[in-house]
Amino acid sequence: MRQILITGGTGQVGTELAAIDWPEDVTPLFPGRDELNLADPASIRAYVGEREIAAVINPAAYTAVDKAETESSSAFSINAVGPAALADATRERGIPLIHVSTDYVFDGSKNAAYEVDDPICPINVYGASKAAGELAVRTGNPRHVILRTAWVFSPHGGNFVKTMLRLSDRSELRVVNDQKGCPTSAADIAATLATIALRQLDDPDAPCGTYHFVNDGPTTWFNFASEIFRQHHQHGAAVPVVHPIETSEYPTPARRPTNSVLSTARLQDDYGIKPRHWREALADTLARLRETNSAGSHG
Ligand SMILES: NC(=O)C1=CN([C@@H]2O[C@H](COP(=O)(O)OP(=O)(O)OC[C@H]3O[C@@H](n4cnc5c(N)ncnc54)[C@H](OP(=O)(O)O)[C@@H]3O)[C@@H](O)[C@H]2O)C=CC1
Ligand SMILES: Cc1cn([C@H]2C[C@H](O)[C@@H](COP(=O)(O)OP(=O)(O)O[C@H]3O[C@@H](C)C(=O)[C@@H](O)[C@H]3O)O2)c(=O)[nH]c1=O
Repeated sequence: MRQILITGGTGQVGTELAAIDWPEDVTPLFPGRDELNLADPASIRAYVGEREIAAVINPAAYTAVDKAETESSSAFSINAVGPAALADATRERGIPLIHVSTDYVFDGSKNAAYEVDDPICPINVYGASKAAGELAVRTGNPRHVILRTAWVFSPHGGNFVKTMLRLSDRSELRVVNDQKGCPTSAADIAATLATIALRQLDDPDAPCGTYHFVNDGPTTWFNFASEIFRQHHQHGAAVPVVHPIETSEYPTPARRPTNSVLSTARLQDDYGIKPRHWREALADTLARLRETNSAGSHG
């Protein structure tokens, strides 16, 4: 029996990792924050030290982008100090650490998709804390995979899709159309993390390093919102009119990159993973949300 420690089991990606059909000889462990707190390195050492663990997947993070601007110490302890302790604990045991990072490590000034080796230069506290986490993992355990992803949506937790649905009773909405990126399904990220983890378990020489995984089809938040409402309307819902605006018209505490489109070429080359289009993944997520709502209304 091989045990995989998975952090953040209550989050968007963690919930989808719990739904994976793991092979019979693999047991995923999902400690809660009370058992393994990323802000408390001693709890990480204790948890890993007391068990036979064959690999670690770390999707847990401080993800409140705007709040991070005023809570940088929490953001850094969860997103950088915790991953550093995980890197030490996994290196000491010679096991792989698969760590999740973000498109917000880039400053957004590139006029093309970001490749994995492009220089990072975060423009907000959350991005800086995730960049520090990447560095800690990269230097702390040579047997690491850092998987950057972006614009995550799922039926669980907080995300842009659920925000748009919550606001769908408005007659009009204004959404920024000058920030480009790649909406990505948490279920597809979880499937990718599972593929990587199982390869790492089976093969000590499996490829390591930094990778990007996002759903296919770069877009803007405005176009993403428009497609969410187009699909929602197809199922009979009334939806708002969405107006494209510029970032300057929607002030937020944290700056966000103008372009954070990620190239997945290296992941396709090394792991043979080819992402599907985000529109298809969105349709699955909206269908799952409808199922949950109708189960709730009949229950
Ligand atoms: N959301 C997004 O749009 C994007 C996310 N990412 C990255 O993907 C990963 C997964 O994101 P997502 O699933 O959306 O995250 P969520 O915000 O949905 O979940 C975060 C998880 O981390 C856990 N957590 C937070 N603080 C601690 C702590 N101190 N100790 C232990 N666990 C903690 C939370 O537990 P609890 O329930 O106790 O709070 C929760 O399970 C993260 O690394 C994030 O940086 C990358 C790009 C985009
Ligand atoms: C609700 C709303 C948001 N917006 C804009 C604000 C912002 O520029 C953009 C997205 O807003 P959100 O706050 O939902 O998303 P944000 O918190 O920026 O999402 C990020 O989360 C972290 C964790 C990541 O790692 C990133 O990849 C990214 O997914 O949409 C509007 O223009 N109109 C609106 O009505």
